Amino acid sequence: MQKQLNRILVINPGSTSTKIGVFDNDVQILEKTIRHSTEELADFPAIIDQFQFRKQNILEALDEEGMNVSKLSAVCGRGGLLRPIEGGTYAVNEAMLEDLREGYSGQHASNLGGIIAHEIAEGLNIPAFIVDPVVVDELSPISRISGFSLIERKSIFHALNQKAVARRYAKETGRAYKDLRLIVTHMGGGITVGVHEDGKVVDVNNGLHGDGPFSPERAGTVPAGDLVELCFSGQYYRHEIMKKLVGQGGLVGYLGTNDAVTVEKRIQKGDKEAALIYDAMAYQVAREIGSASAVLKGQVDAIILTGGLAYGKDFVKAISDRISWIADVVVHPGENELQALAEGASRVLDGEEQARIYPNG
Ligand SMILES: Nc1ncnc2c1ncn2[C@@H]1O[C@H](COP(=O)(O)OP(=O)(O)OP(=O)(O)O)[C@@H](O)[C@H]1O
Ligand SMILES: CCCC(=O)O
Repeated sequence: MQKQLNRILVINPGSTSTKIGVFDNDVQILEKTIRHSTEELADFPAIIDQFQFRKQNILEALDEEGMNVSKLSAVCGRGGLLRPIEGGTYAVNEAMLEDLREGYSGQHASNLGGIIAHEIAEGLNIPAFIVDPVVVDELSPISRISGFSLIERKSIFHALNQKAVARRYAKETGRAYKDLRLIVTHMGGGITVGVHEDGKVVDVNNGLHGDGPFSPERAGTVPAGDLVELCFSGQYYRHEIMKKLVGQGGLVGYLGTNDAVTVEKRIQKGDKEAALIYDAMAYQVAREIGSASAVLKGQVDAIILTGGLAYGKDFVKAISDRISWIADVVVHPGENELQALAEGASRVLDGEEQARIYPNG
């Protein structure tokens, strides 16, 4: 029997960009990346305030490409900082929208994915979904221990892309994902290094909230005592400190841009400060990978480098030089997120899977 044709719009709001795709079942017919500069995003006090701006950008991009939205069967967004849940495809419901708008587990660009998907789908009377949101939680009990009894480590990471590239690597090497021991390093506006063991991400740095390497927009781990002093110095409001850690941390804080391509150009022109900071970012990523390899007792099938920063050849080399002794380094620049979103929605539309229901408060 012939499979019914489902046209799916997928939306992936990242910290520095909004990526969209249109798929006929799992075949991509359109892909577009809308980049957002630091200056553009600085106009919005909170990420949720970017809703109209990003939605308008998406509708304009579809219009420019001559895409007739009335032909869509579903809209699927990247899911955000919800309550900790299992991986899978979830139907967008009121409880989810409330948590996304409120930022139940914090503010993140992907909170906009479900909200924008719902908004576009509602107007067309079609379903809206999210897939593998950033709160997918498969941490081992030992990795939850932070060392400070009042605070537990949390699983907030690029679950969608990490799972997608890990499965792709498994397919390419003819092995089952659940049999592999991988370190998957997503390097985008944020950077997360996941330890994949038995098909689960048993340890990962919380890339959003002060854990792990710094990134184009995040400060990563900072000295806790000094941070406490700064918080109580009377110099800053809470939201100002948060913004310095997330959004205006990392490259933005040091060099005023979230764009690694701009940083590379500055380095080529002899900017020594840019060279030091860029190398420090690679150094911190390598150090995190080293610590992830200890979780796997050194038995690592592969280290996968992915995300936008993996396009940077010098950056990848600076990391690889420090960690290639651990295991093979496989580079998948960019991400598989659009495809993963489309496949997640397709599985539900084709009846292979039931959409999961996001729990009510
Ligand atoms: N060709 C390239 N060379 C080097 N860096 C690049 C290249 N292309 C993109 N980047 C950098 O990758 C970063 C953005 O990566 P990506 O698009 O994966 O992030 P995002 O989707 O906005 O955020 P996140 O992945 O954290 O959700 C930016 O710093 C961008 O400058
Ligand atoms: C996806 C969570 C990590 C980040 O955005 O930095």
